[in-house]
Amino acid sequence: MIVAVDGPAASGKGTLARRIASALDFAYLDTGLLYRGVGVAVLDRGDSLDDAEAAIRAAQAFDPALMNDPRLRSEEASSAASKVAAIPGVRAAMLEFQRRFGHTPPGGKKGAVLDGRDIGTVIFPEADVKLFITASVEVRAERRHKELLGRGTPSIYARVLREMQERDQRDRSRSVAPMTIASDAVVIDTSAIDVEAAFQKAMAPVLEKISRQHRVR
Ligand SMILES: Nc1ncnc2c1ncn2[C@@H]1O[C@H](COP(=O)(O)OP(=O)(O)OP(=O)(O)O)[C@@H](O)[C@H]1O
Ligand SMILES: Nc1ccn([C@@H]2O[C@H](COP(=O)(O)O)[C@@H](O)[C@H]2O)c(=O)n1
Repeated sequence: MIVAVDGPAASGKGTLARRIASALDFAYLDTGLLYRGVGVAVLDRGDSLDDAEAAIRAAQAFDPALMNDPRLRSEEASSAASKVAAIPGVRAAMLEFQRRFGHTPPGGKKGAVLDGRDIGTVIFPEADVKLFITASVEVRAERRHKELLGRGTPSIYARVLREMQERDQRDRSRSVAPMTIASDAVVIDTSAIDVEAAFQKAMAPVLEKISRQHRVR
């Protein structure tokens, strides 16, 4: 079973995807880390984020071990990720890894939960359940600002808001795999609900799908 969780930055999709995976004992993949990893690799090599060939080379040489690098959590990595993620060759290089993860989840798990921007539209258009998690950009910027301060990283709300708006715009308007809501996705707006309430809303279609699959067997 594949659960696709998409949505903009800091909407809470990672928090929900991780909880869904844990509740069902499924494997979990944060696909944003793939693009963050490529962005950081380009910067580490001293290449420009506008150099498509350099980004594609970094994507083709991508080492999944890099996903554990704490530098990937920085705002510099977020912005670099959204720039390299707009390059078709970078996305093509990441496609197979994500599909393999979903079709043969590591650890022999019976299913996978993947979160990102194009999981339900491009990577797994046939996903069993598709969720699109959203929230107002002001709420999302406030969450990210608090998260950064909580980690001891200096942060200015107005700057986080501006960068998030720029990233949303880039992610929505790129020519390849733009962030859009799949026609069959369940949309959950987390602006005014806490994590627990969002989790209950997210689990409802998942549990319904599981019970329907059991009835058919
Ligand atoms: N419903 C909620 N109410 C309040 N805070 C939330 C809610 N959901 C998530 N958060 C908090 O918001 C922050 C961002 O959440 P999370 O990392 O899950 O978002 P995300 O969509 O995966 O972001 P990114 O795309 O940048 O990885 C975290 O600090 C998380 O604890
Ligand atoms: N499936 C995905 C996942 C991510 N991206 C791009 O990476 C950036 C960082 O993602 P986070 O989920 O860690 O915030 C994001 O802004 C996208 O540009 C993507 O394109 N597709």
